[in-house]
Amino acid sequence: MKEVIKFMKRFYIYCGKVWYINLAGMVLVSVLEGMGIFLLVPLLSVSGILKSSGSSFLMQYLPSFDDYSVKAILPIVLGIYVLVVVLQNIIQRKLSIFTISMHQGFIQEVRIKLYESLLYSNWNLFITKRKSDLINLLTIELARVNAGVGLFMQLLTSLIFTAIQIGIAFCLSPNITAFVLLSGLILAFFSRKFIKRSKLLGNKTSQLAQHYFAGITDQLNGIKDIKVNNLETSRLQWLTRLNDGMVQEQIDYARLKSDSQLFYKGASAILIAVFIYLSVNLFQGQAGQLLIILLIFSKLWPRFTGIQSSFEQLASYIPSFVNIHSLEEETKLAQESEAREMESERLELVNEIECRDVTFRYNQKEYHYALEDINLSIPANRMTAIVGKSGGGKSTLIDILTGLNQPEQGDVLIDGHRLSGENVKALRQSISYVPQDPFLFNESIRDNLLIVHPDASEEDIWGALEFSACAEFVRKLPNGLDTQIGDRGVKLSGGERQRLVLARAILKKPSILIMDEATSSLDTENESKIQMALERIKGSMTIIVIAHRLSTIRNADQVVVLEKGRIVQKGGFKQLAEGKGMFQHLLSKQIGNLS
Ligand SMILES: Nc1ncnc2c1ncn2[C@@H]1O[C@H](COP(=O)(O)OP(=O)(O)OP(=O)(O)O)[C@@H](O)[C@H]1O
Repeated sequence: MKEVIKFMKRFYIYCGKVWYINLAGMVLVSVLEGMGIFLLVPLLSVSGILKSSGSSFLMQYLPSFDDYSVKAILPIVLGIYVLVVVLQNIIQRKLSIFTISMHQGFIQEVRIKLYESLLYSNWNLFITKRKSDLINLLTIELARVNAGVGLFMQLLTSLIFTAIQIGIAFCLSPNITAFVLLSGLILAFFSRKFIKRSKLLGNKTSQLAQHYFAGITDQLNGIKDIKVNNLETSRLQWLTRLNDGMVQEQIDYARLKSDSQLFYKGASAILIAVFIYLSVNLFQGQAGQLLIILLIFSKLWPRFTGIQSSFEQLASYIPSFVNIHSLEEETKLAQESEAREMESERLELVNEIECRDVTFRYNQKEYHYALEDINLSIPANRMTAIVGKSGGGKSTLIDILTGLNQPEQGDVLIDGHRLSGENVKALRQSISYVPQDPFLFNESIRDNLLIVHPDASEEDIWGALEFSACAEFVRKLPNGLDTQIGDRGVKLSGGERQRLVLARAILKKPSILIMDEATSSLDTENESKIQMALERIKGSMTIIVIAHRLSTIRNADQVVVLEKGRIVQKGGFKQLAEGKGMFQHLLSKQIGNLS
């Protein structure tokens, strides 16, 4: 419950004074609802039932309705009753809209802050957490927290209503109310086990949702593999197994709910029977007194059971509160830069990017280093190629150069200044990165391009498309730049996607262009077009290229060969190609494969 209380404190801070207005409204509605009971008393009195009992504490303070004609009083009392009920419902309506807007405003704030915090978290958080878990947290778990906050508000209202109704019931009959109250407390004590069970089930719900989300996300991402490799049956079996768990969980929930209802309803019947028996046989109770017993029971007992079942449901949401809170804490600790709100200037590279004794490993508990003793200078406005066998550390080196990952030892220096949280944003303003797996949004080509440069002119856009050998195919599309390209650009070929992402990178007019296997899906014709384009821009920006296909980097000013996280060779393309070593070995293998 600690986490729920923490959230409600934040809700209270978010609402400010409005919280008290809401509370006052709730009290008013409760009083008006309670007046319904009050009005029943004169009604009963008019009908002559209550007077005969003479047991009510309240009756001492009520005028004697015997003095009035029943016919004259009844319409007045009924009129007041209707008025009170209508007024109560009008206020209730306003209050619920008001509460919902406060509640939703708060949840929006939680959602936006959490997502913002996530977006500004460091890269390490994303490589250590499953994306599907993050999506699950931001959707399903947050929705459960949303429901939990709403439930807490309802619970609070219910508690206020109940407290006021207890007060009113006390006026009607202190003894009976005390008895009902005591019974309620005793039952609440014994029904703690339902709350515990509910929390355990809530944990199970969160876990099942996490597994379901992770599995479905993975499978839909890999649907092509599944279909081509005939894996449908095994995937369906996976879902059937998980589904069995989900069905069982729902049955367990239903069982828990009906157990607790049985407990409360059974207890209520026993209590009423015992009380009426005692009242009739021992205290010679009258009809009026019996009616009050039933009235108080019928008003208070459903409140108690309602509160109990709200507590149970709230307990099932606790794991979601805990999960959201821990993600908030994790992202808080993983913030990349403290100065994230500040719009930073572009950092133009003048001389060089330097790696000084850089060492890095993904897991501090393991001995395996992804990069070791990297000493490297990447001169500004030159083209540097990074090559090597798979797993050599090329992409890791790029992540270090862009500040996504921080060296465990050593430094990255940008024109002599250490790369840190303070200047990383400025550096990235001037970087365009084209990854191995190009990412495009499910929007139009134009929208995908403008995302990096919203004010780009038509001329700029077509210039970038020409550069990346895209202009021709875009012109041929029926809607040209406004063609929708589908999920992750599925309506385009792999090569078209790569070229489009390259166009986007160029549109940003970067000072540093990083291409990580960015031309691997291109045919020789398009590849040579891009090579020629790169040749034209050489000298105006710093280009860093990772390439397996060594023909791509023929024009590089510097080639760096990485193996098992270490630089094993460094020099000009020609120099390395003619010498003996890893590069020559890789080159000869590729030429061998071609011939
Ligand atoms: N997120 C990660 N968590 C743990 N280890 C990782 C992670 N990413 C990469 N590695 C490890 O770091 C080493 C270097 O990987 P990296 O991706 O940098 O190689 P690469 O040269 O880019 O390979 P490729 O050419 O296949 O893309 C590898 O041993 C790899 O297993």
